[in-house]
Amino acid sequence: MTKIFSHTRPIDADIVDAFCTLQKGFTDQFVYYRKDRPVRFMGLGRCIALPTLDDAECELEGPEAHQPVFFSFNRFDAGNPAPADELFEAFPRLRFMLPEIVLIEGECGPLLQVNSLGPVYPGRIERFVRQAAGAPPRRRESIPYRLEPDSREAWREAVAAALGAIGEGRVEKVVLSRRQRLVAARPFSSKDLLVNLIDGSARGTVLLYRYADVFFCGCTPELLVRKRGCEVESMCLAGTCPAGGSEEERARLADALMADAKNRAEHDYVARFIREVFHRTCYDVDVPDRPGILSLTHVQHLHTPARARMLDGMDLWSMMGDLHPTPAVAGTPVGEARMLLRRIEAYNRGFFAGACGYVDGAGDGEFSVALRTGVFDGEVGWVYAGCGIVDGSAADDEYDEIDLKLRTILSAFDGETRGGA
Ligand SMILES: C=C(O[C@@H]1C=C(C(=O)O)C=C[C@H]1O)C(=O)O
Repeated sequence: MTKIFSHTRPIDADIVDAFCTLQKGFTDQFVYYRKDRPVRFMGLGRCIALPTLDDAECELEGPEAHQPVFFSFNRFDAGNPAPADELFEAFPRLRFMLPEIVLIEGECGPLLQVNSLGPVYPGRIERFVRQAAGAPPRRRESIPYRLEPDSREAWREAVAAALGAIGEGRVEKVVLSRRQRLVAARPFSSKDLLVNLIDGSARGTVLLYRYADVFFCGCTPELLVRKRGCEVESMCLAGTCPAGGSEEERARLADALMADAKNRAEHDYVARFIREVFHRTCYDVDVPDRPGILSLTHVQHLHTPARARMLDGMDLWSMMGDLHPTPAVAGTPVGEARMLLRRIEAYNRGFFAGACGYVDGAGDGEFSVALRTGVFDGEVGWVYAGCGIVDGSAADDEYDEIDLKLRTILSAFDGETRGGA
């Protein structure tokens, strides 16, 4: 049994400003920050890492009885024997990580949580509260960069291999990705990217996992699973078109996406998969037959929300394992598609398209699919994006679609304040 002491109290501070000030002394950093609603957790330091939460006993202290917040960042394909690049290799393989400090913004306003393996020293709490309250407003910084182009020819070959496997009937859909090397013109920090994503125009959930000198970061639109009590939520997100330059163009492109048989087929693989997982593990399943549109800053997607109630005996971790990877990021059938990806993709994806999120001491929490992300060391890095290949996909169109998706993580380097952002 591991005993955890968790002290939580309200603070009078903006949690992002507080994070920017407090983060200076900590090389371990974790962020799960939904931009659309206050489900926001920003962790610093490492109190303990656990392989399971079953043996943790939590003693809640302080005026706010808040469960300790564990972060969990998981690789796309943890069993892939191919070595990841050296940036991803630098991250340890841990399951649940409890930070020393967590800044929380939920429905009850900003909170500070201090976690410890012994009773929390009151002076430590007071110091963090003081530092948080005195945090100056954050500043956005532009980070000029260049991308080293990846080979269009290699992409065409990868798509041809995927179409070959589809033609042989081995898979119906496979989600291939590209990665590009990014070189910044000056050193940048995880905080710079974080602030630019949180305050920039990208929509979704901002993720950050920093370990010593390397950090994985991005802003994903794709919820994998959210659990509160027995209520669970997921989403089917697949099928893409550009955002368009004007409202009229946006609406016209969205209508065309809804009417496009290839994109609808790509989407239906995901909806069918999620429906099946929910019907096996849950009851009161609600996954509508027809998708809607999720309109983002750079692209639009076909989107179907999914809700259900979880059967007794299921938990968030096992639900995450059943759902991930979905056909939105691997393909259909999932196992065959994963095997194909190991063969076709020239790199191991690391955390890209992995399940990343948080779980609290009561077992509630949320995971997102880590899309629109990159891994960096403060001078260089890799950015990633992918797209579904089905019968009839054209390599050059898919290449361009990935360029559009890459714009989200690249917006982390753009510190200019845009109108309405
Ligand atoms: C794989 C990515 O996105 C996924 C693939 C999509 C598609 O093929 O249309 C759409 C949304 C995501 O589920 C990515 O952004 O890298």
